[in-house]
Amino acid sequence: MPTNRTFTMIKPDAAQDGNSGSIIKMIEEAGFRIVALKRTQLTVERAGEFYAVHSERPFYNDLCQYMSSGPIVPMILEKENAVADFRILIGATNPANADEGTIRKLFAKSIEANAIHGSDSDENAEIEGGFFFAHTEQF
Ligand SMILES: Nc1ncnc2c1ncn2[C@@H]1O[C@@H]2COP(=O)(O)O[C@H]2[C@H]1O
Repeated sequence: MPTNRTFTMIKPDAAQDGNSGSIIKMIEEAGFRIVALKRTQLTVERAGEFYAVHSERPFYNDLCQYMSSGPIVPMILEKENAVADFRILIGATNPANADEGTIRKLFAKSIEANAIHGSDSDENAEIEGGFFFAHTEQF
């Protein structure tokens, strides 16, 4: 498997509850190298840009309000088979369906406040990472 990158962000529910450290520890113990990391907060407009692909979905406005309601911790991660392996580590979007031991099973509160995001393709990982970080190809 080639080494590649994925993008993630710890969402406001988990970042506000003091779970960032535990989640980052799980990510590192699963073999991901942290290429870039920061703590920041989105405006509702910036959240709308990030989730533009969902703009026609009924949950879009609530999602943008929620994602701008508190701090987030975006990260770029590197590992063999990063996108697919990371989605296994975080578990299903709806924590009710997430496997035992996954980040969402442990920390998510609901399908909206689901603790963490993980890119769904190499292409989106590149786009989403670029939304928060510049010049990471140097890292
Ligand atoms: N049916 C839904 N109701 C509310 N939020 C949703 C629903 N489906 C997806 N989402 C949210 O939309 C987000 C899109 O990015 P994520 O996959 O990180 O996490 C998803 C959920 O937080």
